[in-house]
Amino acid sequence: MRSQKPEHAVVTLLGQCFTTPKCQSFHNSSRTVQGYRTSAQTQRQHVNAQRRGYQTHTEGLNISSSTLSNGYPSKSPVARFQPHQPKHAKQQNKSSPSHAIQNNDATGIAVLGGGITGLATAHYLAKELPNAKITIFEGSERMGGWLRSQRYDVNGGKILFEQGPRTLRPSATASGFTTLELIQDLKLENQLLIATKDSDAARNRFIYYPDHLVKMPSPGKHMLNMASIFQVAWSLRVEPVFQGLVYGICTWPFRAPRPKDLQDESVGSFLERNLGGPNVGDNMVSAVLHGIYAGDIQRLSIKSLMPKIWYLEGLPESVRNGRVMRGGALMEYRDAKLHNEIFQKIQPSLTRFLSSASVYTFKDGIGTLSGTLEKSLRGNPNVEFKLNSQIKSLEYDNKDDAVKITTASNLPNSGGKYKKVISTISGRNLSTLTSEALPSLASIYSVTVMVVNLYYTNPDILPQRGFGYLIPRSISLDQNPERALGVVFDSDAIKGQDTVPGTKVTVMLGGHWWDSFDSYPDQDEGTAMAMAVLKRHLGVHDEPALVKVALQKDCIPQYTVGHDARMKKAHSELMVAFKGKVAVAGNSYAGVGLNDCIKSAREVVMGFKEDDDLTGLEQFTVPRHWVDTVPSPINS
Ligand SMILES: C=Cc1c2[nH]c(c1C)Cc1[nH]c(c(CCC(=O)O)c1C)Cc1[nH]c(c(C)c1CCC(=O)O)Cc1[nH]c(c(C)c1C=C)C2
Repeated sequence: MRSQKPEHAVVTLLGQCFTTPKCQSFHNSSRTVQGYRTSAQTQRQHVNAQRRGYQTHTEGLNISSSTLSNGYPSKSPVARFQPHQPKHAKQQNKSSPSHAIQNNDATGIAVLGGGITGLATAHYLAKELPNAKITIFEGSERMGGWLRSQRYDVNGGKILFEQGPRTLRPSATASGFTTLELIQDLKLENQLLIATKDSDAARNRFIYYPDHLVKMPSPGKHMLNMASIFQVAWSLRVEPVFQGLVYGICTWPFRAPRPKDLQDESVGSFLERNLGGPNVGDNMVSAVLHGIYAGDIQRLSIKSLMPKIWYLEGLPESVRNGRVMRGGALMEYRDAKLHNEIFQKIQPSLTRFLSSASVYTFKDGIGTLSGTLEKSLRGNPNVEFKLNSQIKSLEYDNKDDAVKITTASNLPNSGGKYKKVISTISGRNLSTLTSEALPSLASIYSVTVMVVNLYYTNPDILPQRGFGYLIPRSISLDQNPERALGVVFDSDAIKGQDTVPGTKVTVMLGGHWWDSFDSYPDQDEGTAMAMAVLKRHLGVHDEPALVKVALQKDCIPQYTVGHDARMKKAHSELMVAFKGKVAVAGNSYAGVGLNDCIKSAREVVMGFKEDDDLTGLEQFTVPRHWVDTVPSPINS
C-alpha cells in the first residue's frame, strides 16, 4: 500500500504554485483510491448538516478504479464515489412539494449579471426548469463579463489577446468536472486546446527575484532523474529566493501548536508562524497569490484560501499523523458528492484527452465559453436578455413573496417583480442595491488589475521559455516601480491560437498595490509601464507591433481574514432582507476561479430546485465537513 507523504503546509502551498485556489486534484502520481471515510471528529457536524437538510453520511463512500496523475481515470469504469446515505437524511432532503419550485410553476426568475456565472446560472435554470421564464439583467452593452478574447489583424495574420482569465485547470475536483459537464452540454469538445504537462509552459514557471528569473521546482516525471534532483537541490541552496524554506520545513514539527482561540489569520502570518520567519511568504507565496488573487498575503485569509491546510493544522497531532499515515487526500464532503455525481456523466474520451493537460482553453480563446452559452440561451424563447440594464434597487415584496427590481431606465417593464433573483454580480455591488441591509457583502472589496497585451513580430525576444513569471511582494520599488504582479509568456503558454509567428506577452499591473488609488494609469501610461517592466526584467528592447491595455476595475474579490465568518453573517442578512428569495453565486464567495464560478452557478440552481428559499451561502453556515480518500487495497 502506498502511503502519502505528510501534507506540510508549505509544500502544499507551493504545490498550488500557479494553480487554482483550493485545487484538490489528486496530484499524487498514479495513486489509487478506493474509498472515502469521514473522520470521527466530523460526525457531530453531520448531524448539524442533516438538520439543515444537507446530504451527509458517516461512512462508506467508495471510489473505484485507478486514477491518472491528475486524478482522471485511466480506464472505464470511471472512478466514482458511492455515498451511503442514512435514511433520515434522504427524507430530510425531500423538500415539501408546496415549497419546491416545480417545472410547471416556475416563472419569473431574474439573473443579475451576464458574466460567466450569470450565463451559466441561466443555462442550468433552462436545463433544470425548462418552463421557467428567465431574465438576465446585464449593466453593460455586452455579455461575458471578465472573459474577453479579442482577435486582431497583424502582419498578414491574426492573433488572439486575452484581457481577463485565459485558461482553465483540468483538476479532478468537483469544480473541474462541473466545467467539463458544461463543455459537454455546449458540445465544445472539439474546440479545446491544451498545454500539455510536459510543455515548457507547464514545466518552466518562474519567480522574479532580483535580478533574474528563478525557476520553481515543478512536480512531474522529469523530476525523477538525478540531474533534475541535483538541479533543484542546487537551486534551493544558492538562490536567495528560497532562503528559509528548507530550515522552515525541517523545524516545522517543533513549532508551537495553533493558539486555541485563533479563528482565522492571514496567509502571511500563518506561514510566519509555521516556518519561523517571513521569507517564504514574502519571497515565494506572495508571488503565487499575485498570480491568482493579485492580492496581499498579509490580508488574504488562510482559512478561506486554503481550508484544507487550516483544517489539518487544527487537528490534534496524533489524529493528523494518523491521517497522514493512512494516506489519501482530503476533500470536502459536498465536493466529493458533487464530483461523484458529475464524474459519471463525463465522456471517458474527454477525461483521457485532458489527463495530459496542465491547463486548457479553446481555439478562439476562453471567451468561447461565454459566447457559446449566450448563443445557446438566445435560442431559448424562455430566456430574455436585458443589456444596458443598470439595476437601481432590490426590494422584498411581502404581499407577493417576490422581489421587486427597479432599474435606472425610465422605460416601462425595464424592471419588474420576480419570484426568485439569483445575483451573480459582486457581493459589494449587490449590497448597494439595498438600503444597507447587507453590510457583510459590502465588506468584500476587490482589486483592480491593468492587463497589457503586447505582440512582437520577433519570435525570439524572451530569455526563457515557459509560463512566465510572478513578482513577489519583497521586490523593492526600484526593481518594480510600476508595481507589476507578473508577466505571462502567452506565445509559450498556449499554442495554436494565432496564425502568424511572433512573441505574445501579457504584463499584469496593480492589484492590491493600487488599493488606495482613486485614479489609474491611462492607456499610454500602461503601455509605457509594461514596456519598462519587460526591459528591466527581461532585457526586451524591441518595439511591439501591437499593444492593448485593459483596466479591469474591481475584477478579483479578496477573501480577507474573517471572510468565512462574514459570509455566514451575509447568509442571515440575505434571509432577513429577502426571505430567501435572493440567492448569490459567483467569484465573491467561495472561489475566484472560472471552475469555481461555474460550480457555484450549478449549485445554486440545484439547491433552488430542491427548495426555493435559499441564499447560496448555506455552505458557510455549517462547519466544513471533510472526507478522506483511502488507498485501495485492491490496486495497491
Ligand atoms: C486579470 C488577471 C487575473 C489574475 N488572476 C486571475 C485573473 C483573472 C484569476 C486567476 N489566475 C489564476 C487562477 C487560478 C487558476 C484557475 O482557477 O484558473 C485564478 C483564479 C492562475 C493564473 N494566473 C495567470 C495565469 C496565466 C493563470 C492560469 C494558468 C496557469 O496556472 O498556468 C497569470 C496571472 N494572473 C494574474 C497575474 C498577476 C498573473 C501573472 C502572471 C492576476
